[in-house]
Amino acid sequence: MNGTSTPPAITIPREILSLRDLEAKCLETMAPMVRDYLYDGAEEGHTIRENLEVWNRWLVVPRMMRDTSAVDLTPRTNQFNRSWSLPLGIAPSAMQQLAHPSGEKATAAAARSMNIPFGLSTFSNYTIEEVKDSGGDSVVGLQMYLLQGRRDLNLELVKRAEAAGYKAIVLTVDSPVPGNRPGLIKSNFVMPKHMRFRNFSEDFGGPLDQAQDTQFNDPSSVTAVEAGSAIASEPTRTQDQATKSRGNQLIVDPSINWERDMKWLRENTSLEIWVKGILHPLDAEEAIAHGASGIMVSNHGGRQLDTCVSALDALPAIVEQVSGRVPVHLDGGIRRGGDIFKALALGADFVWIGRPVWWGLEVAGEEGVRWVIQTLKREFEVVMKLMGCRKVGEIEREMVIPKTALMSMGSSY
Ligand SMILES: Cc1cc2nc3c(=O)[nH]c(=O)nc-3n(C[C@H](O)[C@H](O)[C@H](O)COP(=O)(O)O)c2cc1C
Ligand SMILES: CC(C)CC(=O)C(=O)O
Repeated sequence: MNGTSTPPAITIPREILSLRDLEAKCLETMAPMVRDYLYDGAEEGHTIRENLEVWNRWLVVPRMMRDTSAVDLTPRTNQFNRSWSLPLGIAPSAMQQLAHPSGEKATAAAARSMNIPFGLSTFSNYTIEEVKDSGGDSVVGLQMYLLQGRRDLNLELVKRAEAAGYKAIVLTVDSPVPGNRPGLIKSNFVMPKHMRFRNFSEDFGGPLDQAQDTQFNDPSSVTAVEAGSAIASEPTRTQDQATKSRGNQLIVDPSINWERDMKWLRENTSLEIWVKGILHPLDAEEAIAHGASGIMVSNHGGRQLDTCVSALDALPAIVEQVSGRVPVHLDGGIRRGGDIFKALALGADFVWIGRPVWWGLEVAGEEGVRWVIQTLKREFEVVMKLMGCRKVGEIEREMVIPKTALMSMGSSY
């Protein structure tokens, strides 16, 4: 489908106006264990909160009387060799069947109908090929965790992504080990039995079992958990499953490093290689030096390292360092059209969302995800008009100002 066709009408209740309203609706039905997985942040959740609060520390300074009767929301430059309807994409998140039976297929179809890009997690519940069929040209990236001792499996995934027509491998570099995630442990998280990591032929246990098994030292105390609507009647984590997952488990390689692993990827694929999880300008430099086609500034939705810097605060120094050599994208805490505007003003070429997609999936599957995208699009369009910008290229750095600077400068911007 091309970007100009009209997506199907949406039937989300009229009283749901913002992503926050949708989130509240989602939480009425979401199973407690799924909620704990979705919301889980590292340790005390400071970074999760920071990811949401940082947007309000930047204020916008609008320009007037610029005839914004029509605005063009397409990104300043093509990304993944394509023009998109918005500078917004759907970030990879694992196990989307937890939120809706059609999982990643529904998300990819929604992305396609809105002409925005989608990244598929290594640990998806539908295959590389199934999701590509559903999302077409919108399915651009396969997110990759390099697996300990199993480069054979990684290579197979890379080759399948190439054959299916993906444009990029998105290497996640912020997760040499799973973060300390208390929510997972408290809820004894386990993927329900009817779901599988379908990119792998065997019934492997996933890396979150690893997190639980190492953080939860006494496996004999693993008990069943209460499961709500989406996974009601599913057997929950049992001693059997815990043991099985330990015996046959995919573990993210903790020895991942620039030299060996970027070289390995470059030698094994003709696809673009994007690096996801950069927060330091010198790591952006490393990524470029090792052949990255693009950089994703991200703290993994606050799920890995607590008290680490937000992507928005890390962005300006990275943009300066990269200085236009490769595109710089960002994710983390984007919930309003104005957030997209601020990220672009601070130098991002493109932004991605994670959790809001799950709110859409839980409430109305593909339609719910489309609603999320349409809502952000509508909000972004209004913000653009109010800011006096007719196209994305007119967003300027001076249009955002940190609250703290304003306090010391008075009104002398
Ligand atoms: C439930 C969930 C699962 C995720 N799974 C992955 C994953 O498999 N690979 C990955 O690189 N990032 C994963 N992420 C991180 C997202 O790609 C993204 O960085 C983050 O969600 C952005 O923040 P936001 O949720 O505030 O929008 C996951 C995030 C969530 C919430
Ligand atoms: C299967 C997990 C390791 C996916 C992930 O990255 C996450 O839950 O944040």
